[in-house]
Amino acid sequence: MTGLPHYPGPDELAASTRGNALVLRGLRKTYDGRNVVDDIDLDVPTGSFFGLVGPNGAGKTTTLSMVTGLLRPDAGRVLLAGVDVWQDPVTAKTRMGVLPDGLRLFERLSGLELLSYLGRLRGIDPDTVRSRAEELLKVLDLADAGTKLVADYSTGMRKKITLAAALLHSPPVLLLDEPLEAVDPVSARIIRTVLSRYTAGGGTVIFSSHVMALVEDLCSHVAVMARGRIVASGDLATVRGDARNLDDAFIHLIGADDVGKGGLEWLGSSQA
Ligand SMILES: Nc1ncnc2c1ncn2[C@@H]1O[C@H](COP(=O)(O)OP(=O)(O)OP(=O)(O)O)[C@@H](O)[C@H]1O
Repeated sequence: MTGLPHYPGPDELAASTRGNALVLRGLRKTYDGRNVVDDIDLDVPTGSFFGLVGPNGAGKTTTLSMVTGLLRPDAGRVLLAGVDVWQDPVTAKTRMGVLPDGLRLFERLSGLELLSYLGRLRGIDPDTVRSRAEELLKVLDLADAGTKLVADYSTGMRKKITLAAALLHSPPVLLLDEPLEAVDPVSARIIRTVLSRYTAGGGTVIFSSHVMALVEDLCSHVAVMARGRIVASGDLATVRGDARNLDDAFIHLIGADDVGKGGLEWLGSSQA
């Protein structure tokens, strides 16, 4: 055991992509001499609803950014639907739909114009783009807002139009950074229903979240990330183990059982 990361050969990599929508090997990002993503390995089974969970600063967004081709890794491989994201980024991007952290949209377009534009950029013929866009707007309860400028959309509407853009080209893998954060319960229900339909149809959803109850409710598989490392991963029951729920398992896995205990003895006492 050398402590060095394991870099697989081509045969080993080809074998591990079978049955997996996403394979990470030795993935690393270093900032200021610190590995914020620390040589991680991860397998995401095809057709799974996969939750990536971890405390603030664990490295989830950095990992997803390297997976989606937005941030160049310092080491390691990313294979998405069998394609190396950093060796063949153009093909890889045809196979993924992305809802990134910090939504940057074309604000002066309406929802329908935005989808039409993105559909054309993806090379989909105009009639197909139009019919898919209208159907997505309807299912996501945005039909009435289709002609409204994106600049005037609420947070929930922005998430939904970005999800529509991610689904437009019918990719096999969806990568979503905090898709339900700051979204009202009605929009959240719609997004969840659409994502469940997508996985039921064979698609793979990979999403990051802090909300354990949501992950427990939606996901078939989960990976727990802490301090740049994957500390547990697998199907939900395996990661939960003997804990009462995923929340308890998570707190234990990240070593935070005693956080918030101790001190503050003065709080609530009647003495000044
Ligand atoms: N461009 C950057 N330069 C320096 N440090 C960075 C940069 N981007 C991220 N980091 C650091 O990398 C670590 C991981 O950040 P990241 O945003 O990936 O975590 P996260 O798990 O997504 O957190 P959160 O749940 O709060 O969104 C943090 O300590 C963060 O401060």
